[in-house]
Amino acid sequence: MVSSFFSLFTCMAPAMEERRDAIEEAPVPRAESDRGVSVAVDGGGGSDRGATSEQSYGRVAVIGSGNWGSVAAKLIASNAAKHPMFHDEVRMWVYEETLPNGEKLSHTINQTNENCKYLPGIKLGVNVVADPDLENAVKEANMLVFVTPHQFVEGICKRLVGKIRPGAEAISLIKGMEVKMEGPCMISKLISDMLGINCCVLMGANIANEIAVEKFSEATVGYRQDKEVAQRWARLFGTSYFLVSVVQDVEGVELCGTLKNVVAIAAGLVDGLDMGNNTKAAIMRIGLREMRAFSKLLFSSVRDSTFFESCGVADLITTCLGGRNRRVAEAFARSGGKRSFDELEAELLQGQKLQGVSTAKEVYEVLSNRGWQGLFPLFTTVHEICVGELPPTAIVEYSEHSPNVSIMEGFTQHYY
Ligand SMILES: NC(=O)C1=CN([C@@H]2O[C@H](COP(=O)(O)OP(=O)(O)OC[C@H]3O[C@@H](n4cnc5c(N)ncnc54)[C@H](O)[C@@H]3O)[C@@H](O)[C@H]2O)C=CC1
Ligand SMILES: O=C(CO)COP(=O)(O)O
Repeated sequence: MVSSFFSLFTCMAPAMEERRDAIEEAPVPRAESDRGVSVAVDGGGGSDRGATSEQSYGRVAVIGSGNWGSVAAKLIASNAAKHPMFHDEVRMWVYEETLPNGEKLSHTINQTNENCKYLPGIKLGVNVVADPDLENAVKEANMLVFVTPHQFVEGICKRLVGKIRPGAEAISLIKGMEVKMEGPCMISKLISDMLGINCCVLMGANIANEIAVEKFSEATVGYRQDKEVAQRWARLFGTSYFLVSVVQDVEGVELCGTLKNVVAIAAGLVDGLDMGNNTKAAIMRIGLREMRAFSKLLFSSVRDSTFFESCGVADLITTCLGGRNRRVAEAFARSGGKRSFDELEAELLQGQKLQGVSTAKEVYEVLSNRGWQGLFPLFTTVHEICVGELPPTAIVEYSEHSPNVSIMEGFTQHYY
């Protein structure tokens, strides 16, 4: 199954130079990687593996150990164990908690090689070391993988200032954004600015539990300048069942991953109202248009082609069909809006976190600061439903925000 998928994708993609590069570079079987693809990792070290120079090692710390964080650690660990360009050990920072049996989560992960709370039943790889001490987890790493719910990133970065290795590179798997006084700030930029390091992003149609059991999926790495760095990340994550492409569009990739969570809330509301597939497809289409328009208004560099990568339409589809945001929003609509998202999140997700509700709020702040609500009726309505200003049924009504036709005409030409 995996190999037929793989050949299908390699056949379909050759027109796209970047994707072809990534396919050649990323999911490398053992034999190929051992032939020695020369991807240098700056300033590695602290290892005594073989005769290879210390400078050639990528030493990885995964910052986060939730559902996706644990699967990311598993993917990375399988490659780190195989490829000489990476140090074997993968440190995974665990936000420590005490389990019902009184044991610490990090201790249990190290004893059983499983994250019994966020990814039960899946072995992470014996080279994954859970570490509850953030500073210790990152101190030797020169490849930092950020994968926590977005609301915690700023606090984590504050603790990391001055604590990371010079020359370290980062990648963010985090879907979300922050809104500052100066305006919206993507999470990769927050990491870059606070830590003074380059930060790529990896987003895609990546429901973690499916990747955990090695069902085929794709992902997109977005990079700013340095394609070699992006390909090194693709190599770190890519496997035969996880096909990673690289594109030079950090903001486009990150905004796709961020904004689709708002559309997923809308899709869940539609499910909870039993509106059927046509309505849900309409919501996804309108949502995709708003995603693209919002992204291009914020960053004129965002490419249309990015929306056709895994991070774009594919992630939108999978999240609207099978994600946590969709699920909790469905329950919210079934309660007639009487139960809160916070309450339903705690009950249904057992410690996992929704990103869509807070992202809808952050997007709404941007829209209201700039007077754009009328241009983004779906995004606006989702937020107003989440905070109880509108009933769940408003998702298919739009009465409050029927777009102003004359504004829309000009806007449509430019952005839709
Ligand atoms: N789960 C999935 O299928 C996917 C998730 N993502 C994204 O990955 C990011 C991380 O999500 P998951 O790994 O799924 O996490 P999760 O939602 O499964 O788990 C929540 C995590 O937050 C931690 N946490 C709780 N309080 C904290 C605090 N005060 N400070 C720091 N950490 C705290 C918990 O220990 C736990 O590790 C999110 O942005 C999400 O959108 C992206 C693709 C797939
Ligand atoms: O981002 C995801 C899939 O790519 C997961 O979405 P949810 O957080 O809605 O489960």
